[in-house]
Amino acid sequence: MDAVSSVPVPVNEPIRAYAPGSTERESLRARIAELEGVQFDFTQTIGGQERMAGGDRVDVVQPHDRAHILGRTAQATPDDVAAAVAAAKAAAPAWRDLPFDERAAILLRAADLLSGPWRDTLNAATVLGQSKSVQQAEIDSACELIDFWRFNVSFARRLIEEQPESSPGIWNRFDHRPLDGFVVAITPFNFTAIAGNLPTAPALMGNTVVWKPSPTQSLAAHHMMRLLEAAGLPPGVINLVTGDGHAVSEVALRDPDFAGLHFTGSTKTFKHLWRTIGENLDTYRAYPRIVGETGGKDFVVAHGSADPKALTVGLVRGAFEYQGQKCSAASRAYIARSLWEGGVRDELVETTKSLSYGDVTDFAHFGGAVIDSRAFAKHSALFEQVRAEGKPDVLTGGSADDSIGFFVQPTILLGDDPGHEIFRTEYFGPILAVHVFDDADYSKILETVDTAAPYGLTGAVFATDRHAVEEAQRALRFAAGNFYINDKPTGAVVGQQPFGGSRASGTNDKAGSIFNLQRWISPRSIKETFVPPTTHTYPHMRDHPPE
Ligand SMILES: NC(=O)c1ccc[n+]([C@@H]2O[C@H](COP(=O)([O-])OP(=O)(O)OC[C@H]3O[C@@H](n4cnc5c(N)ncnc54)[C@H](O)[C@@H]3O)[C@@H](O)[C@H]2O)c1
Ligand SMILES: N[C@@H](CCC=O)C(=O)O
Repeated sequence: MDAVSSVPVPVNEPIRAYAPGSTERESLRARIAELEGVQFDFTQTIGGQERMAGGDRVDVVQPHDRAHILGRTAQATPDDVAAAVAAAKAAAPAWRDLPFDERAAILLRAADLLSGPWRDTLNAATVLGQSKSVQQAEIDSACELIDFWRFNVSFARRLIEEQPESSPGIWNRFDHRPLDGFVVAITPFNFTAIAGNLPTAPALMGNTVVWKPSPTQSLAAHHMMRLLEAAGLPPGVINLVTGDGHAVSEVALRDPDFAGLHFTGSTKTFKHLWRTIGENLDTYRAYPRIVGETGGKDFVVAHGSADPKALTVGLVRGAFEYQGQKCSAASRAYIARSLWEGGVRDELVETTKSLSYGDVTDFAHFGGAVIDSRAFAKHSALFEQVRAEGKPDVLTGGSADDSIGFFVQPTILLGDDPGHEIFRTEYFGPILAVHVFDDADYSKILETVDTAAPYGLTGAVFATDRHAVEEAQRALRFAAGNFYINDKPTGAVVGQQPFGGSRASGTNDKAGSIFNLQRWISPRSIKETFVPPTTHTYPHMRDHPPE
């Protein structure tokens, strides 16, 4: 049974600076060098046993140095996934019977290990494998993941404390059961923290999990699995399968005991998975829970009263940090003409030109490469199209070079038609589309912002005029699940800006919040009557016995 205990009060993990001359910088450098010197086998972990998947082998490379192989992964076969499902089912009874405090302790220990001795390993893996700058790795694979693990324990404790009312002679209780089956977690390449949160949040609530990370996140995923084992996660609770995920859809999503999907990735993949689940509804023992956080076409709208400096920094960081590969990245901006012509245009273009993307193991760079050849080809194709059509205007960037790594220049496109595809399509790269509007058309442009793209993830308004701020908040109420005032639309912090969007951006179950954890339990109501009635008759029957 669950002990009645309080859990540690979570506090956001402080961000380390890695400034020149610091010991933390040297320590991280050394770990990067160690990981670069090894070629790993990116194994699966099924029932606690590591083994290579049975399908085709795939090289995993450094995106900024594509000749440098970090290791090899392999496609999971249907048999591999069936084994992972069987392991998850076998581990379920013991795991769900383990008291909450014992499960929570494993994640709290994982958080402390990551805050301490494992920090360099996960940060180094994220720098090398996902081409993040040190700053971007630190806020992801260290701070955000530590926060997910610590805050989730605290949210989960609040959740299981939730109990119904009882009247005299009766005791009503909630038994906060896990789901009646196993959970599948499928995670994207771009955030190590998301890869860590998606399998562990359902596990904390007592579920066992089949986890399929992105092949391009293999290095960090591999080490994260080792970290969870070091924290004491029992075999079979989280089963890691490798590959592109097709075998997971074929086998795990068709299993009668499939009980929930915890997904983050593109809108296209999520719709495919949801359709697969829909097709198999008659197979399942229970209706599966479906949680999916997906794509975005995130906006910045700048009223004429905005502070030009704050706007420029918000745009540059929001659009070009991590090469624009955040679901939250600013990828469309609507800027009042007075600001644009009053200096923002020149400042934005000059600052963007000065950004250096390169080999992120050299800490001097602002960013690295895009994740793989597929992303590179998509951005290159857009640049080709723009060149061929001669519009929209390319203010800076617009070229790409994969001779060493998958490098795409930070690019600003200026479009006079706000209905153009550059304002609708998620490119997921360092590409910012800008539209300039007449200051008097602020209300009209808010309508355009709301309707131009199918997504509803993040967005920001820059204005010092409070009426303009209030109008944007109202007009864009459903355009963003995370809305920022005078700040960039990226960089949500666990416990402070719970993250997620609606429309084509997902189910908005707010990762790293109590709302998300609630999706992984299925409460049972228990009523106990202390002195049960001993007659079936009711008082109203006693005065008038039947004739
Ligand atoms: N809203 C959010 O919180 C959030 C956060 C991060 C990323 N994203 C989105 O994720 C996308 C980028 O990530 P990505 O390129 O890894 O996304 P993706 O959809 O290509 O892949 C996501 C995961 O799904 C797997 N997958 C792909 N096809 C599959 C199939 N048929 N069956 C089973 N699994 C399958 C992939 O291997 C990967 O593990 C962007 O659209 C971005 O906006 C959203
Ligand atoms: N939560 C992150 C984005 C995650 C998606 O890629 C942010 O707020 O920038």
